[in-house]
Amino acid sequence: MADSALSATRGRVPCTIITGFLGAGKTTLIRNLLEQTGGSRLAIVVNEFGDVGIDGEILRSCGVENCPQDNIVELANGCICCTVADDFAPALDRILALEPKVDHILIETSGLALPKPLVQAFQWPAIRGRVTVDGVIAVVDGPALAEGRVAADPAALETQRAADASIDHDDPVEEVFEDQIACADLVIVSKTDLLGEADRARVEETLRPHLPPAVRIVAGVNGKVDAAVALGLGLGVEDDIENRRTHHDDEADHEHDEFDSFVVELPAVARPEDLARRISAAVEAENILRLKGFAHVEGKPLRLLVQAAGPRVDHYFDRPWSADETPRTRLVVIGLKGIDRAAIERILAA
Ligand SMILES: Nc1nc2c(ncn2[C@@H]2O[C@H](COP(=O)(O)OP(=O)(O)OP(=O)(O)O)[C@@H](O)[C@H]2O)c(=O)[nH]1
Repeated sequence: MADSALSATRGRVPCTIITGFLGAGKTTLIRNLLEQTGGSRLAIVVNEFGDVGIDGEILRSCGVENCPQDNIVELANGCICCTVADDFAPALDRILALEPKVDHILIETSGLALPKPLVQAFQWPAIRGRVTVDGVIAVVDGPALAEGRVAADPAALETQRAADASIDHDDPVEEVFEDQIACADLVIVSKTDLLGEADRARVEETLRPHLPPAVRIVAGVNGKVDAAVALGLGLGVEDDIENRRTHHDDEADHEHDEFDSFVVELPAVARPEDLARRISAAVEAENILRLKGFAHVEGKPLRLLVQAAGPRVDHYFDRPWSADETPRTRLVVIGLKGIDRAAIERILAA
């Protein structure tokens, strides 16, 4: 990675905004970028819809020297697009006051956040002179798109779009997904290891009509994308953001009330596989968009990180429970409003 590309532009610190629907692979990408940018001092703002900060924990456990714990600011419990003034601006102040000074800031939005209001905040006088948006990266979950989980029937959507580029959908998942890619300067299709050749090509064909020709689409398996491709774009996106049409453009205020999130507390589990099986069953039975958390496994001094994005469940022990923590199992569940909490709790506890 050319670290010079990360140096401040005209005295302003470049910020890369990483957007993408729930579970697309944003945190995985950031972990990878951190490992490649050893010569630069980084800071991260990580935002989550649910009220338990998991991504911040994951990133802190990377223990990367050029991005120490103090440089990772977590904004949980809401979407950054709605809390720009209250949460994001003060977080930026804290980061810009850090010593040594940071060279580049990575901002991971929640999977339900709309990037446009966040980029617009970079036009505010108090922010404008100090930072600039280097680029907006949208991470797209390849299998989710191929399976119609983030945009119903990609082929039909494409035909619809070709007929009317400003078409509005009532599906909140599709709207969030489309607003995220509408703001992108670079699209990273994740999880292509889970796709065949034909599906990969189809995903790219589906995305292309949504994007201006200059926007590249690159594949990234497990977040492995060359930092020189993703960072140092130098685009000053805040000056162009009004040109990017999104579904929420005409809303003075938008809500995320189509979505719901809650935390499920469970007793210690006997084996990770048992919990993974119950999570799979819950995802299959109910319309869960994302589930993630930490679990206490009986007799284990290690914390189990467990997460599901769509039908796939991943789990691994990420670190020992620390002396000041009580080992426990807490899972954040995100779904559409009206998701059947009682049914999910029953399946997870079974
Ligand atoms: N097979 C495969 N799994 C991946 C890849 N990238 C990410 N994942 C897995 O997908 C899940 C979600 O990844 P994250 O990086 O946490 O996604 P995210 O976008 O940060 O999730 P939210 O912040 O909850 O929206 C995790 O279980 C990852 O291990 C990939 O390229 N291939």
